[in-house]
Amino acid sequence: MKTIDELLAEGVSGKRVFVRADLNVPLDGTTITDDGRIRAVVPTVKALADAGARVVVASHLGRPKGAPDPAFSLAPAAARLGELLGADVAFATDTVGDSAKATVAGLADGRVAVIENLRFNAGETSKDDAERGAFADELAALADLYVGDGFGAVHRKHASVFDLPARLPHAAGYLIANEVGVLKKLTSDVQRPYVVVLGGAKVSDKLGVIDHLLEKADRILIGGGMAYTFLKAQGHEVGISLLQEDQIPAVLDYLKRADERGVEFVLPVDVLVSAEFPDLKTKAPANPTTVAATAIPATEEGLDIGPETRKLYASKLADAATVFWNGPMGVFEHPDYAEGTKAVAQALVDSPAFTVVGGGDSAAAVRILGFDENAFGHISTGGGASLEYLEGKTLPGLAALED
Ligand SMILES: Nc1ncnc2c1ncn2[C@@H]1O[C@H](COP(=O)(O)OP(=O)(O)O)[C@@H](O)[C@H]1O
Ligand SMILES: O=C(OP(=O)(O)O)[C@H](O)COP(=O)(O)O
Repeated sequence: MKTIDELLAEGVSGKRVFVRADLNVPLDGTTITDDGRIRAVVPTVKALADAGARVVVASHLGRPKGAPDPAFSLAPAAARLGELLGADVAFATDTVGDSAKATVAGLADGRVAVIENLRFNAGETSKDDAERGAFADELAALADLYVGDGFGAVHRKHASVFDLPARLPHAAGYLIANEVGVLKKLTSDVQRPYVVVLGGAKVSDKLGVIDHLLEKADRILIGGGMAYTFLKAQGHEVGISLLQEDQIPAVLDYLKRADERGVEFVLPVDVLVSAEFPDLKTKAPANPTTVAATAIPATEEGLDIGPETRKLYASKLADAATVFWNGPMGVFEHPDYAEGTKAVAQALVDSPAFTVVGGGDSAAAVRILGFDENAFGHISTGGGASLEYLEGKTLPGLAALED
């Protein structure tokens, strides 16, 4: 994989360099609640700009449906990037249209622009190679060189991640090099006990990784929205909690294999439930009730692990030598559902283990909840990406940078 330093040594002055970043930051309206992913790409953008490149930064944000949607605009992220760089950052109000073309054409050497959300275009995420390729052609027209630095999205076979680097001379940015360097340590001589904590909301995306973790981990703790498919598979009522019904046979197989292989599988024993999802804007009191995980009322949903589970999970993390954690334990964005995530973060801070926290929201959670980033071994900008990397899968966004 060519490094950005090699690219810089070849000379980038006056060249248009497309930087595929992951600026998929949590937003409250247009306010960025955690800018970790923007800070993470600054070294790459700054190095290119300082070397006289005309830097075109691109990213997705959220999951818009292939058409412009103001709720998912990258404008706040572009403004924040400008603040972090201490320089004006131009913003194109479309991705490959007139605004993008004019903005890039107007860039002086050493200046930076951000183009609008890549996922406002159906071609970005299309499963059809030709449709993705056509969009990649339009993106390629905006640049002379490509730098991949959106680690959080390298597991996506998307136009800007996979197809575009095939069309331009390319290199890996500093963030990708750093992430891969650290995660590599967890694929070879991992210190045991190796405990993996999984939670969050992208349940269908991430359940499959357990298949692989059963071969690697000594103990797996399940929380967040991930827990309810397991509880349902065990025959319990989960009310209106997040549920991946079609995965129940797979989940039963995981539980059986964990038993056979001596992998300890730990599920919540109690949860906080409510009939309503909390208001994350007003943060009005949610007044949840605590129930046994086996006794969730039919009209309520589980939104955090309960106090007994917090203690249980802390004890299951206390003797770990290595911990990988992806996915908040509850809807931590609301204070009434943040205690589970706080308890797991605190257990990692208290542990002498090598601890890795991965995922846009997980990383944001530890910072928003007031933990010191330096108290963790590594905070990865990618959740799904790091899980798939640990699985040993070929990641489209890394493979595309290799040849
Ligand atoms: N029980 C739950 N029900 C619904 N959403 C949940 C639950 N627990 C956690 N979440 C949500 O999961 C989201 C993060 O999930 P995910 O994107 O998978 O994590 P990451 O970005 O760290 O990889 C958070 O916004 C949080 O509110
Ligand atoms: O937030 C992300 O992934 P993560 O939640 O697994 O960390 C990445 O920006 C990828 O986003 P996607 O899961 O919508 O493709």
